[in-house]
Amino acid sequence: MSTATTPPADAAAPVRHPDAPAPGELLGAHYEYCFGCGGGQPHGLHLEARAGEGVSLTAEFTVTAAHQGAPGLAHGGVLATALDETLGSLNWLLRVIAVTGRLETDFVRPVPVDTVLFLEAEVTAVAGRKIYSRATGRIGGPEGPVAVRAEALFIEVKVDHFIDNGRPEEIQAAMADPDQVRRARAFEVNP
Ligand SMILES: CCCCCCCCCCCCCC(=O)SCCNC(=O)CCNC(=O)[C@H](O)C(C)(C)COP(=O)(O)OP(=O)(O)OC[C@H]1O[C@@H](n2cnc3c(N)ncnc32)[C@H](O)[C@@H]1OP(=O)(O)O
Repeated sequence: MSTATTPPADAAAPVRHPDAPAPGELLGAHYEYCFGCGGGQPHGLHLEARAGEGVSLTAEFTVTAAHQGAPGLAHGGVLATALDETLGSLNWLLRVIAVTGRLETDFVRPVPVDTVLFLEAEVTAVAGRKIYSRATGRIGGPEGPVAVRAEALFIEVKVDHFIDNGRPEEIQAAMADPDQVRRARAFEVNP
C-alpha cells in the first residue's frame, strides 16, 4: 500500500446513504455500454455487484476466452478492470459520483478462463473528496484462495466531469436513458 491509498489520520468513517440498495440487492449496470458492467458490451466483463452491509459489496465476474492474456489465462489488465469496476460501484452506496485516481493491484494467482472471480470490496475511509477503498478477488468460491487484491483512491467529481470530457453523443444518450436508477447513478448525486 502506498501513502496515496492510505487514509490520513483525520479521515472519517464512510457513511452508507440511507437510500442505498438493501444488502443482497443487485446494483445493476451504471451505464449500458460500460466495459465493466454494461450489458451492451459483447466482450465486456458483465460484472454483477450486490450491495453488502455498511459501505461494502460483493461482485462476480466470469472470465471468458475474450479476456485472455496468456493462453487460457485472464489478462492482468482485465482483472484490474474487474477490481476497478467493483471499487467504483461502492460509490453508489455513498451516493457520490467519483472516478478512480489511483488503483494499486496485487496479482497473487493466475486466473483461468471459465473461472468465476468472486470479489468483495469496502470503503475504508473518506477525507474531503477522497474515498479510500479496497477489494479482493477469490477463485474456486467466495471463500476460495485470493487471486487478486487492490487498494484504491477515488476522487469525488461533479457531473460536469463527464459532460466536459465525454463525447456529446454518448453523454446525451446516457442522460436520456429511461432507466432512472442508471441515469441517476451516472449523473445525479441525490436522485
Ligand atoms: C456516461 C456515464 C457516466 C458514468 C458515471 C459514473 C462514474 C463511474 C465510472 C465507473 C468506472 C470505474 C471507475 C473508473 O474507471 S473511472 C475512469 C478512470 N479515471 C479517470 O478517468 C480519472 C482521470 N483523472 C482525473 O480526471 C483527475 O485527475 C481527477 C478528477 C481524479 C482529479 O482531478 P481534480 O482536478 O478534480 O482534483 P485534484 O487534482 O486537485 O485532486 C484532488 C485531490 O486528490 C489527490 N489526487 C488526485 N489524483 C491522485 C492520484 N492519482 N494519486 C494520489 N492523489 C491523487 C490530489 O493530490 C488532491 O489532493 P489534495 O491536494 O487535495 O490533498
